[in-house]
Amino acid sequence: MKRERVRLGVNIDHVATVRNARGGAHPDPARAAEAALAAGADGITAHLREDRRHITDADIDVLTALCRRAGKPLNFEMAVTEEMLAIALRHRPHAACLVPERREEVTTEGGLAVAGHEARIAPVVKALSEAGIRVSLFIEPSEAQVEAAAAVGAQVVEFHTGRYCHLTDPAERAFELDRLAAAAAQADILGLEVHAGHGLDYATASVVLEIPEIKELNIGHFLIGEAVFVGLDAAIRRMRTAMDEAVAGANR
Ligand SMILES: CC(=O)[C@@H](O)[C@H](O)COP(=O)(O)O
Ligand SMILES: NCC(=O)COP(=O)(O)O
Repeated sequence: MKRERVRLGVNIDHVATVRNARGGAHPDPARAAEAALAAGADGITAHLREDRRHITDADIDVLTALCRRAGKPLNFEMAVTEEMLAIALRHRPHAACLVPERREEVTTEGGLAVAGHEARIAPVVKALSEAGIRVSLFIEPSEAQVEAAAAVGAQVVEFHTGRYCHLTDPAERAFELDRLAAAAAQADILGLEVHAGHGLDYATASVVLEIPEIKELNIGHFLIGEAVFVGLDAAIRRMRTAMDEAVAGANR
């Protein structure tokens, strides 16, 4: 079956990381979101961490309005807490992606443990879904997590690709890619839309797109870093081209 164009969500968290290093207003994540959409991003992803280390509540206010005006989806990444649920229900973004959080971590180190925590996660999924918000769960590519994601009523799973991206040993990489492919196939059978993200760059995004079930990639840190050298517009356009070429290659 011919594969469709895969959507690119651009995560602008780390524009806020740089801004917050000096406590001022520059660089502005909203300006980055506008530039990302102008460069061809299909949507914007932003993670409002409980500790507000990068994106702030005010950023979410602005990004919600900006995406609504542009007619583009905002993917709101949030921890499974009462506070974040209330914020999501107030803003009603296109999608909410439930992610794990640990105060002491440098970045999101793994996927959300859904299996074994269904009773805590299912009501949050239900509340978001009833508000018309598409719910995604950021999980490890494991059979148990995919099964649990379907059981709690999520519409989407986003597989954490950080492990794949950091591995250097070819055999370990191949093993992890197989794990991603198997989990994607299982999710698709269970009726879950499949997304992937974390740590992706031009090369790893291209390889991950060998997995035919993937409909969307969410990419931030690499693109913001690359923007230092080539500009955000060029980095996003190059990623778009890399993704389109990977899909075209799979269609040949
Ligand atoms: C959940 C996730 O992967 C993203 O939100 C992204 O990596 C940026 O946020 P952190 O680096 O703060 O996890
Ligand atoms: N959910 C993953 C994401 O939004 C982007 O992760 P990264 O590219 O910043 O590592």
